[in-house]
Amino acid sequence: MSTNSSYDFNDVSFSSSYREPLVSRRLFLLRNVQVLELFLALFAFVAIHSLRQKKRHGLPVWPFLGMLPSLAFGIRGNIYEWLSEVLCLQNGTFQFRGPWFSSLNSTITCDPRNVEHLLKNRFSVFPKGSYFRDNLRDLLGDGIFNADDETWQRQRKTASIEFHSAKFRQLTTHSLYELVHKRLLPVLETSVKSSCPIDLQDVLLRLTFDNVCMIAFGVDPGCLGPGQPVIPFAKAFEDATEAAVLRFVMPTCVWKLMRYLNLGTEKMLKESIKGVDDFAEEVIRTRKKELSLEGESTKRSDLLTVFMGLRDEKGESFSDKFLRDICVNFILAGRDTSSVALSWFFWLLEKNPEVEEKIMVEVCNILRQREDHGNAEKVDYEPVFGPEEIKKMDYLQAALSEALRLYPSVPVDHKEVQEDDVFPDGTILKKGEKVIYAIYAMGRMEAIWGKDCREFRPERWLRDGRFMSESAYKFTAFNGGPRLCLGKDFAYYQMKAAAAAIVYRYKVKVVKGHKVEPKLALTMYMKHGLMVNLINRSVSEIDQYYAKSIDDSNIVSV
Ligand code: HEM
Repeated sequence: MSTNSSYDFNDVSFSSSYREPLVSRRLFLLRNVQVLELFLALFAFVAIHSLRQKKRHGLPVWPFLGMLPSLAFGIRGNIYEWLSEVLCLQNGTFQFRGPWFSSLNSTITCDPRNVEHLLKNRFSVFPKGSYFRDNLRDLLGDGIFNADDETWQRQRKTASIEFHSAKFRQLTTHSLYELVHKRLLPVLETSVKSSCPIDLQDVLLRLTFDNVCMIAFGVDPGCLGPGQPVIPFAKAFEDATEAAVLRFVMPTCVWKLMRYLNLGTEKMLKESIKGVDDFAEEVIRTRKKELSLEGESTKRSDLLTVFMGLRDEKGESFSDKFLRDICVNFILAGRDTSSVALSWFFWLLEKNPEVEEKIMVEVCNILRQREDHGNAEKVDYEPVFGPEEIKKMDYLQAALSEALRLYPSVPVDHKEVQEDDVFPDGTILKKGEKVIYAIYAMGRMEAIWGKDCREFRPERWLRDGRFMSESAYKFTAFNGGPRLCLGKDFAYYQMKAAAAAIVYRYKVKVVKGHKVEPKLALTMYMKHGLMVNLINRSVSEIDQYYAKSIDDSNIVSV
């Protein structure tokens, strides 16, 4: 490269008035070239250094931005698969470093030892925390899902007694019978008759929303019905959750400012919460009136009625606001989880026809055990399964658990570190940090499930033909420890009742070319729904399954 001095001094043909700007222009150009070289060298150094960190930290760590560029890349595709890959390479745990101005630093794990430590052994060190609570307070208030310590414990204890009571079982059995046989099946039959595809995920979401409202409020909003009506309360609830979740991807000061100014998603949140509150208020008012007329003799066993009959530690009844919080939280917890799991189950079933066949044989076998169905001539083509029959469906339960293992309704969950701690794998955790347990990734770890971990194989849940549950720290779809999902048994009952009723009557065929992929949300929805065609099973087909169930039981008894 020529130097500035030789070039300038030899350039004598121009007058001095011309020479000066030219010299300074060239000087400027050359200085720029040097700055550019310097910049490139610096960039190369930073890039090599950042990429080298990948080996140690699992992802490149960029100055200022931390691991954000990799996360942005991961979000473009299937974020859960991307996360599983990173966790697999890092032996189950890695520490995410966010941009310096954000609060994204967190430890992410799918190691069952760490998950057990987090959810059970050191439960009190890992609460939901203030970050989660602040983000969801406007919608969830002090309800069970959003509470820690005393407030959580009190609701948990009462709701747990209620969920295990005979009265509650009666309520759920009755409400499910009404919903499945008087609403779900007629809606599906309309689709069959019109030969029109139907979004099965949407239908199932409506089913579980109505069902959980019956349990929480003792009221049926009527979402599932002909023409898939828009119900203002359901719409307000959906809008409120979507808008509230957006707070998790915004810096806290931004959403707080938006809330103060009543702008954008915060405006929508405020309006939709009002829709939820108006509905809750009306139900609470009506129930109070009803109870004052009926006195103690009410036959109702929904959560609202149960909590209305209780007193707090000062002997006073709960405020309307607290009653509202309790109900809204249960609706949130139980609204979409089962329907989303069922959607993935039906999608997997089509890909695994041998599993579908085994479910049909199991169901026929159970029906044959009815006193009046001892032979194939008395086949019931429109059965209503009783609670005892649903309980006996072990293979179906295994298939649903396998769907939840691969597509958990809550794909990742989160806790806050209350005091410095160390995970069993040696990872150091600092107070205030977030810990994320990657439930989706846990289902895809060879170290946990073996080489066939990505296969849909219900048999892995069976011992001698009976369903055997797994450790909650290996299969974390329902959480574990003191905060194990309260609705787990009910959810299995609900999913089995709906799945058996559908599988027995229809073949579910996903519309050709319909794209199925997870949506980035707190719950693992299918992003584009599940468009399916339903095909009625013929009488002869059902007869064949009955015959097969006789053959199979003969083989077992021999
Ligand atoms: C397939 C269906 C379901 C799955 C996969 C599931 C999963 C979960 C998970 C992962 C949690 C922990 C969430 C957290 O603390 O961040 C949870 C909590 C909870 N679930 Fe479920 N759930 C299901 C169905 C239901 C149903 C139908 C109900 C109620 C009717 C319900 C009621 C609850 C409640 C009340 C909690 C909070 C427990 C606590 O914090 O003590 N769940 N569930």
